[in-house]
Amino acid sequence: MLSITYTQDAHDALQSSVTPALVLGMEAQTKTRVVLLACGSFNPITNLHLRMFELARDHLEDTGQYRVVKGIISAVGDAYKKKGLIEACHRLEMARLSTENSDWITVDSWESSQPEWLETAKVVRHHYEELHTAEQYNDDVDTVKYAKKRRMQEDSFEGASEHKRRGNTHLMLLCGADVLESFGIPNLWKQEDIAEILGRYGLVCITRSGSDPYKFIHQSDMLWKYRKNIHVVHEWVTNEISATHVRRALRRGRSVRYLLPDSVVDYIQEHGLYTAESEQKNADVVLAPFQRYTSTSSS
Ligand SMILES: Nc1ncnc2c1ncn2[C@@H]1O[C@H](COP(=O)(O)OP(=O)(O)OP(=O)(O)O)[C@@H](O)[C@H]1O
Ligand SMILES: NC(=O)c1ccc[n+]([C@@H]2O[C@H](COP(=O)(O)O)[C@@H](O)[C@H]2O)c1
Repeated sequence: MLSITYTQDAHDALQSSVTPALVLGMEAQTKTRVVLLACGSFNPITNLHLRMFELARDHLEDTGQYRVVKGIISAVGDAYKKKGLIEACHRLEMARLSTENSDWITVDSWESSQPEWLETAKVVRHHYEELHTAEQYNDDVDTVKYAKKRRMQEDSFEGASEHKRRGNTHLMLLCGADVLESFGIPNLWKQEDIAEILGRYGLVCITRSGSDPYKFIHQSDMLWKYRKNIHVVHEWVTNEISATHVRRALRRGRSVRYLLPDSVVDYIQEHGLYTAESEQKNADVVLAPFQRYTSTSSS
């Protein structure tokens, strides 16, 4: 009979071969890769918009099931016609400036370059298709800087890139609780769009003060059905910075420094953005149903 003796030498050899890089590589193979997509006006982008990404990544990675590889900011186009919405070129440039130092959050101009307003489900679908086309051709889904860092950790583990080829990356919509609660406003979202976003992709929702996403999910049959695909992230350090507040402060000549990245504050000053006049933009536009919401209700 063959007997195996586990000697101290064998133990030491095994220990020395399990390097941190190997462990990271093995973990990378078992975790679901996630790309987070945030859609909104970003009029202008604030520190809280950026915090949403960091909070969501920490939350998802903390579950041990996910590895967040990329964040995408997608701003609505000018056709959204929301009151006070300034030109997409400025909103995009401010978003780009604010993510300059991030190695994983990016800005995408596809949505804002469309001539018509697009329902969010269509935007998510577009990015999902882009993601899977990239994976099919074995391109990096991650940003260049992030991919390089991660690859250094993973490459020592044979099989990690094979895992990537299998197209395992998920796309999830990232939003604040006000957007989740707006799902309950009659005629604002098509029911099939909500079903597609929640059922096919998934949602990460950051709490905002005054919102109760758990209660909202409980009270809505639709949301309850997809509750396992809704990741609620509780933000304990509540901060009510909103783009509306920032625009109001700017109109009144008040400082907005530390509410927005410095580069965005400088850009606003340089271009003289957000005046009493710009706030009146689209004020006389007859709003479509999707633009009428100011308060929330449950479905
Ligand atoms: N303080 C915040 N906490 C959590 N989520 C936020 C916060 N501010 C914005 N968001 C989320 O960021 C996304 C983009 O927001 P968007 O720019 O469309 O609206 P907003 O920041 O509320 O601006 P506005 O005040 O002009 O309506 C949305 O999902 C929104 O819920
Ligand atoms: N039916 C829809 O798909 C629908 C409705 C309302 C808002 N949205 C989106 O939600 C985001 C936030 O919109 P607001 O800035 O109006 O809060 C935007 O990206 C907008 O396009 C989508």
